[in-house]
Amino acid sequence: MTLGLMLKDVKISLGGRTLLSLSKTVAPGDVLTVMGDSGAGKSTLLEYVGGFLRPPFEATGRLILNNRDITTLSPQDRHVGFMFQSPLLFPHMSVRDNLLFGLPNGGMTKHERATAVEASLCDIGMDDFADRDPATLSGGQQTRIALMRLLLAEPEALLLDEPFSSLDQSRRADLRDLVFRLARERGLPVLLVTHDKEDADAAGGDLVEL
Ligand SMILES: Nc1ncnc2c1ncn2[C@@H]1O[C@H](COP(=O)(O)OP(=O)(O)OP(=O)(O)O)[C@@H](O)[C@H]1O
Repeated sequence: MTLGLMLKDVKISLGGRTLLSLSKTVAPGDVLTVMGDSGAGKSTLLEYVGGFLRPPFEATGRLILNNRDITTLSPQDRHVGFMFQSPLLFPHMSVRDNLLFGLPNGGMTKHERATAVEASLCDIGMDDFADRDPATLSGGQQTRIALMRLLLAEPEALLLDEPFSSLDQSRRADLRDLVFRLARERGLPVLLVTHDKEDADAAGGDLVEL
């Protein structure tokens, strides 16, 4: 039994040419940093793991997440959380409603849902922000909320595509530490695409150069 995320003989091609091939296992709580030149296929790799890869790309290989073969599952059945460069909160909803949106639909009472949202705000030191509009938050605060919304859905792995690149150096380091701490606490394997060597050093895990 292998917990974590296993990319087994993954090969992605474009127009008959191999774009990337790799075999890696990311243990629960560990980060695999993905680096490489522009156009090397970093985002394409995350799209493949998330289940969003479309023609003209072709892929072979297997994706095993916590012993589940997710290779052919739809994105929502993979239980993988995806975070991009811009946080993309719903602008017409309060922070609280944005977070409530992240929770699974069934299985929780209204009270449990509210408690889960409060706890997630506490976890990131933003207890007072529940009623705020996303537009009134800084970039770093929006990214924190987007991260917590992702985690409320209880993903089994995180895919992060340059999530810190819109932040200045000190906010970047704070958010990076937060993400890595939460991933460790929850035992989530992380694939992190970045251009920044400091991100890779802070992640401390395996590094793949495409
Ligand atoms: N729909 C598409 N059709 C054809 N080629 C595509 C398509 N989408 C992306 N590509 C090509 O696939 C390659 C990989 O793109 P990808 O976005 O994964 O690179 P990347 O490593 O994430 O780059 P960057 O660091 O610039 O974001 C690039 O050469 C890109 O031009």
